[in-house]
Amino acid sequence: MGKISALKGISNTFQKHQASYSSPRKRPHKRDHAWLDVSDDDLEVRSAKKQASSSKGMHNQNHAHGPRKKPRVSAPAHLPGREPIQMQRQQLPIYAGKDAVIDVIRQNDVTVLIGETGSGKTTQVPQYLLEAGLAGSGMIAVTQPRRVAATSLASRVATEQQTSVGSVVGYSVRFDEASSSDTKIKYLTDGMIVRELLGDPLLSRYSVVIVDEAHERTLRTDLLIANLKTILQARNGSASAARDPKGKGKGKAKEPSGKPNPLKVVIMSATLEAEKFSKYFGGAKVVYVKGRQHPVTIYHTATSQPDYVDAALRTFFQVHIDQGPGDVLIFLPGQEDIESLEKSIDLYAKQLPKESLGVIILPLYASLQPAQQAKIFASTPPGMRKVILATNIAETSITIPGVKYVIDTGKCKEKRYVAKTTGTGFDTLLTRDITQSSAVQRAGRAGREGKGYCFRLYTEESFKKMPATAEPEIRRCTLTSSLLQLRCLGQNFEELDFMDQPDEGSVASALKTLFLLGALDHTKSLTPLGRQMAAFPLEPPLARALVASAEWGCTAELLTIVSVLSASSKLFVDTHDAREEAADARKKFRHASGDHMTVLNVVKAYEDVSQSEGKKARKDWCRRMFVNERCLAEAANIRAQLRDVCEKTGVDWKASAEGGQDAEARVLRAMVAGLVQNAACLQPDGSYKQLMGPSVVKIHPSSSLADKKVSAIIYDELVYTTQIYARGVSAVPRSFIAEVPVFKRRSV
Ligand SMILES: Nc1ncnc2c1ncn2[C@@H]1O[C@H](COP(=O)(O)OP(=O)(O)OP(=O)(O)O)[C@@H](O)[C@H]1O
Repeated sequence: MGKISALKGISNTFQKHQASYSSPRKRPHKRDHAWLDVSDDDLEVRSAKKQASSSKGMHNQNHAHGPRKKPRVSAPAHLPGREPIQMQRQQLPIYAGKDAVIDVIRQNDVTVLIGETGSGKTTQVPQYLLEAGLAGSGMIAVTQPRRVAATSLASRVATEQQTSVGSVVGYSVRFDEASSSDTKIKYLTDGMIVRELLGDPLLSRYSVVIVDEAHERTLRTDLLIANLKTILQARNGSASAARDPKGKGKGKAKEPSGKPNPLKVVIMSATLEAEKFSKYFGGAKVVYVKGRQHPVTIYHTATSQPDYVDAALRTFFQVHIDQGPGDVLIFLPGQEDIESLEKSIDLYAKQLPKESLGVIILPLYASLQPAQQAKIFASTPPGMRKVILATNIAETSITIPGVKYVIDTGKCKEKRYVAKTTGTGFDTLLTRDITQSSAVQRAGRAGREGKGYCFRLYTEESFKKMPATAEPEIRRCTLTSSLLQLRCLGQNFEELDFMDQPDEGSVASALKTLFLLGALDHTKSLTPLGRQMAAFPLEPPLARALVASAEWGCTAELLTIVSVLSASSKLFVDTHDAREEAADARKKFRHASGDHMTVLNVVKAYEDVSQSEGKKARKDWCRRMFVNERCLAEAANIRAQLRDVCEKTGVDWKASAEGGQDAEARVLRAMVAGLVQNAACLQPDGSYKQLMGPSVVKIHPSSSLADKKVSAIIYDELVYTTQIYARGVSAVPRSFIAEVPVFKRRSV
């Protein structure tokens, strides 16, 4: 790569869209006005049928802006985002349709609400419903596919309500919650509300459930939607909005007066197949909120860009050098690309002339610690430009203050079940092209506080060829955890009325896993063990290992191990630059039995340093040892939450094997109970053959057992590169495997 000047010389060529990206309804383009107002006719309520024909335009971005109308609230256009917050609320497109939105929701059990990105759906609709009294004595739930959206939205809406997070406005995400008895609006991940179903199958605490970003069709959103249909029947007895073919949903929720407490459901998105959702709910009302607050101009590259990281680098500097102030958000598929681009931007930014704006680079991906993620929301100091390098976790719902430019590589990582190729049944992340819906959502992250620009690193032709929406997760991911939750609710995949039914093979594989773990019996019924496992917010194998630890008196150790394994980042820092030093440092913690006991050694050493030294020394220690402090901090948080579950379910979390002669054996026996499907035995050629699958695997080079040959192993996961590697490996005596009930009748 050349210097900046060379970089500029070979810059990308972009082609501008014929018109700015704007509202779904075609109207003559008159102006780019910062304060687009809409009148009540900008909100339309239509039947699903009528809507189908006009919704076609949703993916066509060559629309013009709405005609200029007198602003409802005057505001200085040169100071976008600086007005008092209540004034900002009144300038959102949805404000003009506030009364109509409330009326439609009041009159219908189920409403499908479509409005452009940034029109104010997610932040305003819950507040409108609260102000209109639709929450009654219950709460309004707003679900989000991602935790960063749930927490940041709660913070924004709390500010708008002039309260702090956790009072009237709260949130609930896995391993973190801020709510109280005062909470009336709760932003929560779809996973958390599905978990709440376990204790409250009719969601009786909620008067309104708003399913936001429903177009993403995550597995948990689909599970929620299927349950909402049943709950509507039970709570409202509503025929139009809920059919209940299997006669489920017994026991109606009651208000204190004894009357059933009816439920309102709102399905929201900017890019939704409205007709499909409406039909699913027996002809639900579809509401369109017209207009967007600020225009976003979209550019496509003239030619395709095979090296999207390099193209993103060039585009960033083109923007940085040629364009005025405003922060930049770059969408990349994953952490590796983010780290690589971070380095390149940093390198070139240092060579910029002194008078240029300084560059603050902020990565954003799911496994980054929440405190690190939150940095993206801080305002940019004068003389600086913030560039956020994000995966698709920044794609929907969030507003990042200051972002004016979006650079979209057109790539994402998608979870996919790989049983068909390997027979082992694991989800793996594959890089692929995004959908039109994602492209629209990504562009929508610009233009939230003023005019925005989106640079797509793909041609307009490629955009047109993209699928409109993604395949629902229920059709492409492992179903084990969801099946366990469903069984706790007395439900089955086959019986529930899903929008899209799951693949039979995936259901069979989930049933097999739960049977092997002892969560289901041979009649597919939930066992007491399965119910105990479901109490822990963990993947079923780890939940099984934790439950088994009670039997072996090593819950303290297992809590530590499963917390580290559940953290979103890895325990050891992987670095290309200092591979040998990193390997040497790791050796200090190495336990002869492998990686699970090694985890305990690292945590213990970290705790010793934490107790005896200050914060800085602890950080230095982590750096020298190539230990990821983020992972340890997150694991400590997870451990505290799991300890609470242990307390509630009567598991003695203090029980420890430490100091006993057989400590290692006890810990490994508990791990084997959970990782029973991930067991493999040594073959004469030095590879390992799965006991429960057809694959032959090798031990991953990062494992402490990489250069050893042992009779049998268990492992956390498989990694697919040129070969299949087992990662997170422990050596176990074959007799431990043979002890697991499912193996008792087989010779190992
Ligand atoms: N944290 C924030 N800081 C500044 N402005 C914000 C913030 N959150 C929201 N806003 C303002 O409120 C507008 C509406 O946001 P909201 O999330 O309600 O829109 P939306 O219609 O749900 O969009 P999307 O479909 O993209 O989620 C934003 O465009 C922005 O102007």
